[in-house]
Amino acid sequence: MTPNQHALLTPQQMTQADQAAVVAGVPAFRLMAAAGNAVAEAIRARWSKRPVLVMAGPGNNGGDGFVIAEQLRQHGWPVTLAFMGQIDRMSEEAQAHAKAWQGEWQSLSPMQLEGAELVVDALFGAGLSRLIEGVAYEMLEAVVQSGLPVCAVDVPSGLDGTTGQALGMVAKAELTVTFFRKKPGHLIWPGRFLCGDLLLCDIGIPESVLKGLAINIMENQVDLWRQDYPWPQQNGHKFHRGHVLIYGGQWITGASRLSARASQRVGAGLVSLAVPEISWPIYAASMLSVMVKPLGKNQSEQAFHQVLNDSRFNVVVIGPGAGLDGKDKDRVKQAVLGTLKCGRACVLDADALTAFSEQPEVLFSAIHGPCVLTPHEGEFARLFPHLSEPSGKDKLSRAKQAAHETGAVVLLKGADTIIASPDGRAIINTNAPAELATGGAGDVLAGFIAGLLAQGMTPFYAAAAAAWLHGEVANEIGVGLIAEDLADALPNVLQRLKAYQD
Ligand SMILES: NC(=O)C1=CN([C@@H]2O[C@H](COP(=O)(O)OP(=O)(O)OC[C@H]3O[C@@H](n4cnc5c(N)ncnc54)[C@H](O)[C@@H]3O)[C@@H](O)[C@H]2O)[C@@H](O)CC1
Ligand SMILES: Nc1ncnc2c1ncn2[C@@H]1O[C@H](COP(=O)(O)OP(=O)(O)O)[C@@H](O)[C@H]1O
Ligand SMILES: [K+]
Repeated sequence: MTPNQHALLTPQQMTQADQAAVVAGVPAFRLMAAAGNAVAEAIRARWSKRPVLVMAGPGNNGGDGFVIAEQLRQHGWPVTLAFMGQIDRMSEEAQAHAKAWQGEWQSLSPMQLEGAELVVDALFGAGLSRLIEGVAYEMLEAVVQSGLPVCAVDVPSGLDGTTGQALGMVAKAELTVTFFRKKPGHLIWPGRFLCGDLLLCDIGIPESVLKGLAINIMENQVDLWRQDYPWPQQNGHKFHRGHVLIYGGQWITGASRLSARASQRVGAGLVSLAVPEISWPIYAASMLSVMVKPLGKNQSEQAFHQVLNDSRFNVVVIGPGAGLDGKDKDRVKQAVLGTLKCGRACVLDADALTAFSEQPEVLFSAIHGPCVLTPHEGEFARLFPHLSEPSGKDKLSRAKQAAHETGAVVLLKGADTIIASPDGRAIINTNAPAELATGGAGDVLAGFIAGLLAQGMTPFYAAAAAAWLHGEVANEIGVGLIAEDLADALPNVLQRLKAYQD
């Protein structure tokens, strides 16, 4: 991944960027001035002049706080500065800015909230290293209770910039102003919620510092995979655009049909559904351009293998509506293992994941080729009990670890879907609206991924592009969305994407 404006920096990488900028000739004093000025400007643009309490902590985040206080004072704002720390133990640049502050300062205490109409949170930023406790905890708790609007500097204090988790106590901000590049914690829940609106400001750090950082986390934006997007070629024909095979279940027939339609809409040249003979009429009657293949009268665990012998299927989707009752579960497992054995690219979702709950290692050890696993948190916990939510591990590390352990691309769903590659790269999706929390939306996503894989995108970028398109169509439809709408709303979004590309 080429580091660009969508690169996400961990707090450690941000510190390195900061140091590299200084080495490149930008004085630390000037970076801090630029950061503080950017926040003060954002505050003046958003709020009318009012009494403001600036909470400044012991590190450089506090240094920014002194700059903000002085800027607002110069613009005639009534400013109270509450400080926690020792000036003479601050960095040189923070000390210089603290001295430049023309007002008084008091030791941090909840009493200072009296009369304030806005709180600037410059207690801790990237340097937060442990749980918030003591007077900082009491202060943040009092800020929460006050209900006052908060503008956070870099991150709301107490938010872990890498994981998006709250360390102790965090006051939700209405606005968070951050510098140079976003951090993963700004985008992962609950961090995304706690930051409120996020404003990214340039403070004069040269882009060249990115080269020295091993960046492997990105926000999902079109620029990441735009070059690889498989637009139809002038002289192409349907066989150039891939053939997706989808496993259809006996009882729940809608899910795999949603996947099939999604694969078609995203451009797969051909889509086939392989279904139990008894359900064939239902499938066949409802599909026009999808080919529906019956799996034989005595549908055996091996029936799907015979279909797989046709090498024209270049991607297989198993899971949506596949079924887990009685013999269904064994059929699903056999279909998955057969697909993996013959090295077909595949998307494994829903029941194809749950079917391996008792022996996830059987699934993992069979994965050798291109494979995307698309669990929601429930399915993830069944496959990776040691990485599930109660483990205390954050979502980004859990998804990365799962990809590392399985050798598959893991797309861990949710409001902050994470796409993790076995090579350590990860993409965080940020455009999905809450309307997607509806039955069948995941089946459509699986179909989008498969359709892009079939047309030659790599599993990592196919998953990222599909997640972005999924969010974008959902935004276009808005409230009232049902899963059936998603695939049919895709053409508008694709047209816009293509126009942007051209
Ligand atoms: N990265 C950049 O490019 C720039 C960063 N700046 C600011 O600098 C900040 C980072 O500064 P620092 O690295 O000094 O870090 P912080 O200001 O976040 O805090 C570090 C200090 O807090 C203490 N501390 C950490 N966790 C604590 C806890 N739970 N309870 C009590 N004390 C705790 C540490 O011992 C240390 O003294 C950024 O967040 C940003 O606001 C800007 O000044 C300018 C440019
Ligand atoms: N609150 C939310 N905000 C944004 N996207 C969401 C939210 N909740 C769920 N989604 C997305 O909706 C889809 C739901 O998929 P899934 O849970 O597999 O449902 P189903 O199995 O019914 O299709 C996923 O892509 C998920 O990321
Ligand atoms: K802060």
